[in-house]
Amino acid sequence: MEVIVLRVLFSLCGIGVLGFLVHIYNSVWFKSERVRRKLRMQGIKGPTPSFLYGNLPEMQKIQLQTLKAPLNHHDCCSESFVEHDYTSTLFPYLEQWRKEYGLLYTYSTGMRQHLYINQPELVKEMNQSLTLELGKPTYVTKRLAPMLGNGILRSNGHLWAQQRKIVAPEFFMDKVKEMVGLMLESAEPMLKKWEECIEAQGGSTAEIKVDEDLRGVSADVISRVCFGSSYAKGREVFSKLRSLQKTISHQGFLFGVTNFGNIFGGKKQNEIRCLEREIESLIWKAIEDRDQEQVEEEVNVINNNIVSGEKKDLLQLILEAASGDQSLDKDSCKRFIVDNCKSIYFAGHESTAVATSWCLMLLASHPDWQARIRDELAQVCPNGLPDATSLPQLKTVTMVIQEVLRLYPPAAFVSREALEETKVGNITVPKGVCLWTLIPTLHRDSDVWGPDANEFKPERFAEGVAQACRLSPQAYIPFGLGPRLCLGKNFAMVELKVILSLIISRFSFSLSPKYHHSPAYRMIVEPGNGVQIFIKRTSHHHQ
Ligand code: HEM
Repeated sequence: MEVIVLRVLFSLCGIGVLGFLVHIYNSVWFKSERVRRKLRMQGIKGPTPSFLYGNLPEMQKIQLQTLKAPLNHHDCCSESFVEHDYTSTLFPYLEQWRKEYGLLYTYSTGMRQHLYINQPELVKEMNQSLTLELGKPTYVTKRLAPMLGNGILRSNGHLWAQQRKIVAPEFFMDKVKEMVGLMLESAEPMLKKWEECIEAQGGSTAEIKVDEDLRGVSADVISRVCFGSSYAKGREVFSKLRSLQKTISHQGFLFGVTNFGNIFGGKKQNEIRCLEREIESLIWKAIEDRDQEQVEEEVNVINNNIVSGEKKDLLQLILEAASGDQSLDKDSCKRFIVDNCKSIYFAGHESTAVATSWCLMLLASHPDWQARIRDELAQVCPNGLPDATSLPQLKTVTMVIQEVLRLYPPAAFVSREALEETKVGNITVPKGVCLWTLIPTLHRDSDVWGPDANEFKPERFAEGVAQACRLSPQAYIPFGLGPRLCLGKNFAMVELKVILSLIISRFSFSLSPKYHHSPAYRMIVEPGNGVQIFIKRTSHHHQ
């Protein structure tokens, strides 16, 4: 009897194991193969995948080889030693396959299939797609969840549309113009600090590392925009967000895999959770404090019979929209607020600060462009302070910023997932496929930009973007394109112009020999070791 029971048990186990293997075969290979076949049938090529892991072993191998290769550090501060093409160091397998298969190819990370799309026409189709069938790839953005929650940067469908409707109007050009004053105010302490550095270092020149100071300015600006009068409380959030960003991007990252090995070991995972909790409670504290302040203000208004005409800040708009939405219960309402605060905080300060660092690095090695900007400033705003009317006349600053964002776009890629089978141009993209456009590569396509694509030449933008990229404006996308275009594009451009104008009108600067050119990918492409420059007061500026 017992023997029969054991036999039955064994057989059942055997069937279970077999069923599991069939399931694995079916989901890992058969389903993936069907998707790959659909892509291949349309003439799309790519590296041959292995059974379980697709092209992951090759990706890991290429990545490790690149990491082991001697670093291309340059000790000389002369421009000719700054190699602008970092694409094959930072994104080695994508670049290797591009050279092999062209601007459109497919690769696999096991159960997930990917399309690399860098043909300008297809990039345009992908970005301008209005259908909800193309969204942000949830499995990729999962990694960023502790930083961004389910806020506007990560969300899709109805939730995204609702968030965009609430947040977008706050960053329309007319609103942004009103913010020039607070940008000037936010930059002032940094300029003062730099002046003091010059005094402290003998009165003529000072050596400074610009990155943290610039982060401080952009954090200050976005805090004022988000938190209005209670901005100081929002400031603390930034240093925590920065630590969280560093922790998350500390580990290797392969395009198409969130778990490469076990990316976040237990200790890291705890660190991430702690930081996430601290950030959320800081945001809550700021909201509670402001509630208190508002009650006090209302009492004052009633007592003094003053009609308050103060503009609503972003947090107020988010709070009102969330509490007015019947579909949100108390907990989801709380999540909605915190997630969007986190998203705007991150989106709003990190990339702008990094873009400013890159601008200073390139201008430091191109004193001729500093001089041209300084001349223009002297003509357009003789007191050295730009305002909403003078900003559009600052053509040279704009050209320089455009060229910096071409060579060093902080956001390295646009990614989408086919949430349903969908069309991109004439390609049928099966459900589940992820699409990637590598922005720095698109910005270096010599068919579009010419043979000098890797050189810093702001003059290419003299007649506008369309002329600069030979009438393929979709080949220039530092802020993305289409319905998910960066919400803060105008805001970021104005902030960059204001800060650069202020710095250039007061200081002239050159690269310090301490600067090592090593762009690093930490969710955005930033100067790996910061930007160190020598600054001097300009003769134009009198205190
Ligand atoms: C130089 C600075 C900046 C760069 C290079 C940049 C770049 C980008 C890019 C490439 C996207 C993604 C587009 C896509 O996936 O299709 C994006 C999205 C976004 N950016 Fe920016 N950004 C910058 C500054 C800002 C600022 C200052 C803010 C806010 C104040 C902001 C808010 C956002 C938001 C909310 C989104 C998500 C839009 C959506 O999904 O609907 N960005 N940005």
